[in-house]
Amino acid sequence: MDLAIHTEHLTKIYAQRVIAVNDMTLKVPVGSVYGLLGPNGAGKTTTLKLLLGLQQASAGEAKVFGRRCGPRATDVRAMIGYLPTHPVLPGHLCVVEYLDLLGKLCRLPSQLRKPRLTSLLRAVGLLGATHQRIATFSTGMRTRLGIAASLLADPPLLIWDEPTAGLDPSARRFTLDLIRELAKSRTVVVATHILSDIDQICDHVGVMQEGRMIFSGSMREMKQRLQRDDFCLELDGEVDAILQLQQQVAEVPGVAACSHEMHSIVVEISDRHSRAGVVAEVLKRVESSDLSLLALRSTQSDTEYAYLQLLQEDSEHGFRRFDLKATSDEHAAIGDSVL
Ligand SMILES: Nc1ncnc2c1ncn2[C@@H]1O[C@H](COP(=O)(O)OP(=O)(O)OP(=O)(O)O)[C@@H](O)[C@H]1O
Repeated sequence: MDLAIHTEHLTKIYAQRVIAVNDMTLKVPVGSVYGLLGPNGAGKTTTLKLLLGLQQASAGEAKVFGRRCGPRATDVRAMIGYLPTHPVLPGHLCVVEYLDLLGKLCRLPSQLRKPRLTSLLRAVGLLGATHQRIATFSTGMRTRLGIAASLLADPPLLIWDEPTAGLDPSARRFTLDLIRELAKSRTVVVATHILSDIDQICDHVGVMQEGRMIFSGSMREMKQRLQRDDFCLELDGEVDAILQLQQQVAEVPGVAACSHEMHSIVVEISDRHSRAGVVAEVLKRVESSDLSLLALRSTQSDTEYAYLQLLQEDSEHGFRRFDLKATSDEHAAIGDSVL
């Protein structure tokens, strides 16, 4: 398997206190769309900064397309299109001035710059705002401009940190569609908290917690390692009929528990029974009731369920990242009385 990104024992300790990235192995296959997941403070942004050479690793190493990352690795940076969570943009410039300046910094020849700027602005839907000052941009427009900037040098690897943060549904859809399109000819790494984004665009996923990679593999592997054991029926009809159906479903062999909320029934399947068999039996009961079935769905998305399970299992192992030294402020905050 050819790897676009490969880290081994990658570690970052900030100010000799916070272990932001802890002995991390990350393998991102060439051509994949890799989702980097993790709760706030898990170490995602730090990992991306280490790849870009914006931070120096405390230990271990990271390689991008076989080349070692680090603050002096300009060859590595040239292969990466980076979109930070909230891009800092020069408000006094207009779009075309900004992108042209970046193009010059990337040493794009002038005969290439103009057509590339035009096609990029068209791709991100900013052609109509070419001469608008960046200071007047909305969040969605700033993200689009950040995306255009990350694509300017046509890099083979895109690293986008929370690209859909703060976007409205249509801007989010636009960004996800764009990632899908770009991924046809590039490797894409997306750090996010939004699990449905991962579901829609990623084929590989890594889950970080407390600086460590607690799962890395294909989306299929992530979902397969956790067998779902519940589903939800959304129903239309009288509440009495729903309660009656709930009682009938609770008696179906293989149903471990059955609860009802408003117009839905949640069914939990016991371990030893076939999911398909239980669902079929439950649907027969619905068919013979006075209710109509509006939807049959999992109680959470499979990815969300798998993700939350991974975090929970990891927490149960008892490891916690800790500060190596408590500061005098922390001592003061705790106070002497409790020590
Ligand atoms: N420059 C820094 N100096 C000191 N500590 C830092 C610095 N940057 C990040 N940290 C700490 O490192 C840990 C990991 O932060 P990081 O921003 O990498 O996490 P994240 O997963 O990207 O979080 P989020 O999803 O909230 O953006 C956190 O405890 C954070 O407070």
